[in-house]
Amino acid sequence: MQHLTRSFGNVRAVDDLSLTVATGEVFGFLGHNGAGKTTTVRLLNGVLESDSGQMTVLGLNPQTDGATLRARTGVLTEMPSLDERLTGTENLIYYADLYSIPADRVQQRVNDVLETFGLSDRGSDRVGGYSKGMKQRLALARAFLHSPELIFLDEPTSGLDPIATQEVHDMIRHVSRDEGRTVFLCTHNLIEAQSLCDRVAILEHGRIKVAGAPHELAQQVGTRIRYVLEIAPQQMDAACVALAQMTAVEAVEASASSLTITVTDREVIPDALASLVTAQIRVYAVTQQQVSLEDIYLALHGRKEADS
Ligand SMILES: Nc1ncnc2c1ncn2[C@@H]1O[C@H](COP(=O)(O)OP(=O)(O)OP(=O)(O)O)[C@@H](O)[C@H]1O
Repeated sequence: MQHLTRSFGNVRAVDDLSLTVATGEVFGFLGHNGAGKTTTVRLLNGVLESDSGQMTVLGLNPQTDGATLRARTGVLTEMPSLDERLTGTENLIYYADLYSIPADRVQQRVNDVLETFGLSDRGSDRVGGYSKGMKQRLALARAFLHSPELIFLDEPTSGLDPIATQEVHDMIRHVSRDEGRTVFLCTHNLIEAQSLCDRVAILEHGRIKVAGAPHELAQQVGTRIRYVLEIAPQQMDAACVALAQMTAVEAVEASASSLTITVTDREVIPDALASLVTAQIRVYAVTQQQVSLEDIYLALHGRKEADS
């Protein structure tokens, strides 16, 4: 995507979006309700026209090659409409026809996706009797039916219990790592994004605020970073005093055998260690605590409030 823009009336749903997603990666597209995620997915599948900007998806222009492109992409929408009066198998056969899967291959393909998504023994039951998790798995099976190279998943685990969620996560890892498919994952679930995504972009009012690997984003956002220092218990008080004198150290928390310090710049750490050594305090280990995507998301939000 290059400078992609799309408005609805006065609302700029997608605002000058530039982004590249690599083949085979799981890319997380994060953002608040109304941030522009669904609009982007619709643009990328050629079901909505952009106002300006360019996009290339699987080497095709979605605006002119939409039908060809959609035969190679799969989409799980937030509210997948399944026909509840039909069985799981019948729902899939119907879509196999829409996807123009050759008639002699339909049954095999339907059986394959039913098995992949753990529905083989329920394929002949009516969808109306499925649990929410089973419906979601059937919707996923449908999105994968025509073996798409690129799959868009909008909140794939919303409303699922922890076990069904885990199964969907395993499936996303499997199609990406083992089958080399590209996954474009729209989610509000930051823990999900952190565990699944190679890279993420955080969208706010149609604009990308930050993009990168989850572990790289902390640096970009200026999130506070915590380090745990292992120190001899009898020297804990002296260590606190030495660190409290450093203005670059924002907070110091002591426990029985470790100190946690909060900084915004990792360059503070060598100075902090130097002042501990000067105070003759013995440091046995320094470990950086992992910054979660949630920390980053909240830091972005905080920064926005501070800016306004
Ligand atoms: N067809 C439409 N007509 C008018 N406004 C629209 C239309 N589609 C989207 N919008 C507006 O564009 C903005 C972005 O909506 P979009 O659905 O892309 O957000 P989203 O990030 O997918 O939200 P959610 O997480 O709630 O699904 C919103 O302000 C929405 O009201």
